[in-house]
Amino acid sequence: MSIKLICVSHSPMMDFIHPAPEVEAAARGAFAELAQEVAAYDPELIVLFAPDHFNGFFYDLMPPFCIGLRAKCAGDWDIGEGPLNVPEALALDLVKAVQAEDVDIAYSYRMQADHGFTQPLELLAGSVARYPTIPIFINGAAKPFPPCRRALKLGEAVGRFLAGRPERILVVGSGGLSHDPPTPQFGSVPPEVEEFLIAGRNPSPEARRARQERVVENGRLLARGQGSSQPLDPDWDLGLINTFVTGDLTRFQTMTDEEIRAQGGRGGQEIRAWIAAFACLKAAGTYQARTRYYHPIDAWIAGMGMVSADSLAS
Ligand SMILES: O=C(O)CCc1cccc(O)c1O
Ligand SMILES: [Fe+2]
Repeated sequence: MSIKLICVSHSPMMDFIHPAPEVEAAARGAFAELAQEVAAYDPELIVLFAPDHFNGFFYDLMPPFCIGLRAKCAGDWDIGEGPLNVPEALALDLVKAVQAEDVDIAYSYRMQADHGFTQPLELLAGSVARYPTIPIFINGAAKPFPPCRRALKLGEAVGRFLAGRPERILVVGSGGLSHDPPTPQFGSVPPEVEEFLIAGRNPSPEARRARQERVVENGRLLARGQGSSQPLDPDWDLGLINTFVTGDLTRFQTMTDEEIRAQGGRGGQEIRAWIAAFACLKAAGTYQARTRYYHPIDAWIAGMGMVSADSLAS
């Protein structure tokens, strides 16, 4: 058994709008270096904690967490196609193990994984189905959110399950450093947008294009210091990265949504994915982590950060 971890920001805008060439090259280079390490490690299992952005999960039935027993790409932003490679029996064992640890978990035989899942798989693993992958959704977009301390609990329960497994395992956390994309918020939008937030699965190509164009336009504006997105916050991001690298996760027992929103923006709530991923790794023993990359990239509406870690447990 061995466990490694990679946590990365995502931005599905990477193929749609471009920051300065040297900035883009450095970010893509950092992803490529991590991808080389993944290929060398050749994981037998990826456990991927990620949020959704009203592509696969909606207010008609919004779970705090959900394990995909079968999953396919949601198709947003043209990232990935077809099914993920989910080891169904093992994923079901994980559901049972997490429940046995008193964490109530939703599960799905038809999960739609959006760019929160598909982008790190493409960038780190080469494709969405390259390695057996158990996708674990954590709600970070639809208020009210599960408390950060529950993301710790979820991660710990998953980590205790993984600690007993024989596979070479890669734990991945996706998203979550500061960013404030224009995702509509229930309660402050007209009825037709509420309807989308409740039941907007499988949108028409036109609706999808319009939505994505709005996000790209937001990136264009942010890069010019305009628009409605809250600025990226490197201090918040580097503080979080430092917390994860030092390995003392107690800060997340009490971290509030308001605190995250104030500095990390609306997208900052996705940090739950990193919290669960690191708690998962830590449940398997002490770990050594290092910062691989950080740069706030306005055009991509992303405090873009990457951290890797190795478990020191034998
Ligand atoms: O598709 C959307 O509505 C939001 C896309 C999006 C943009 C920038 C950073 C993100 O993390 C992100 O998810
Ligand atoms: Fe996101």
